[in-house]
Amino acid sequence: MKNEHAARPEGKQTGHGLLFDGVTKGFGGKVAVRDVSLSLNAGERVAVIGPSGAGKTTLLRLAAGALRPDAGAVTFNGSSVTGSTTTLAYQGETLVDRRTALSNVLTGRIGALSWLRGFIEPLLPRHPEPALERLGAVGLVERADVPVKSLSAGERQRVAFARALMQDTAVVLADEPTANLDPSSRRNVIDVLDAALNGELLITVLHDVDLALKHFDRIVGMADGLVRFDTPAPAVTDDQLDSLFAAGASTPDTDAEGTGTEKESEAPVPRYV
Ligand SMILES: Nc1ncnc2c1ncn2[C@@H]1O[C@H](COP(=O)(O)OP(=O)(O)OP(=O)(O)O)[C@@H](O)[C@H]1O
Repeated sequence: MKNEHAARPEGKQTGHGLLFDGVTKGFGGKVAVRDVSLSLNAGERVAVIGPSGAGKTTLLRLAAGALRPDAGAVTFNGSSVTGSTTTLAYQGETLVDRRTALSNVLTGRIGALSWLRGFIEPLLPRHPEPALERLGAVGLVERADVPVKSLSAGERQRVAFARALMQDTAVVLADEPTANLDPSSRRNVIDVLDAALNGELLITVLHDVDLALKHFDRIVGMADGLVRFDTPAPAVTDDQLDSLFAAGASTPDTDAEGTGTEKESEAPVPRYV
């Protein structure tokens, strides 16, 4: 990342990496994601941009295994995505305020365990080293014992990333991780996340288009549930952006394909951290 804009691998659908293959998802008659095919590979830094209601969060939740497609498939290395494949990093506000940064990061590990181990884990002695390592990766090891309510919004977001990284999954997802930050904290948080990653695929929904273009390699532009473009960041044009956000002004179609009554309860509960 960091403006290197490495040439992205061809979008050939090989079954490796994270693959959306003709994915459609609707909610009660409204199609949120429509026939999306994407091939995303390890190490890529992908920003998903687009107007409100474009389907960005739905795409991320499909990648997390939190939603099941009505049509098509989402796979990682050929198998259906599950919570052990992907981690969806919560926003910093979701941390437990009165607990220390270390304690919050330690709880991230619970999601990576079996349900039984996850149930008894809080009762067992904690081994803080992996959590301290993740806090070190986001530059906050010296703040490990500080209650998160005393941290800045940017620091909280970095703790949330450290917590997500505890799960050691190949795919890290983040939905608007910079939403409540000032511009300089936004850049800092994205840089820190980039530096903390170690070959994982990162997919981030971002409203801040400039941040996406400057700090990510690959930009997926969505509007009305469709992928309007999927382009290396330096190749994104003003015309593409204009028509992307103009498209968002129109109302998404209703259930044209007969897809999509809401069936979220069918999906296994993902490991949100
Ligand atoms: N659980 C749900 N139940 C009903 N409709 C939903 C649900 N989730 C999303 N939608 C609808 O699907 C469409 C896409 O929503 P989504 O949240 O994916 O868009 P988005 O691009 O992330 O929007 P925003 O930028 O405003 O967060 C919207 O019309 C939304 O109202």
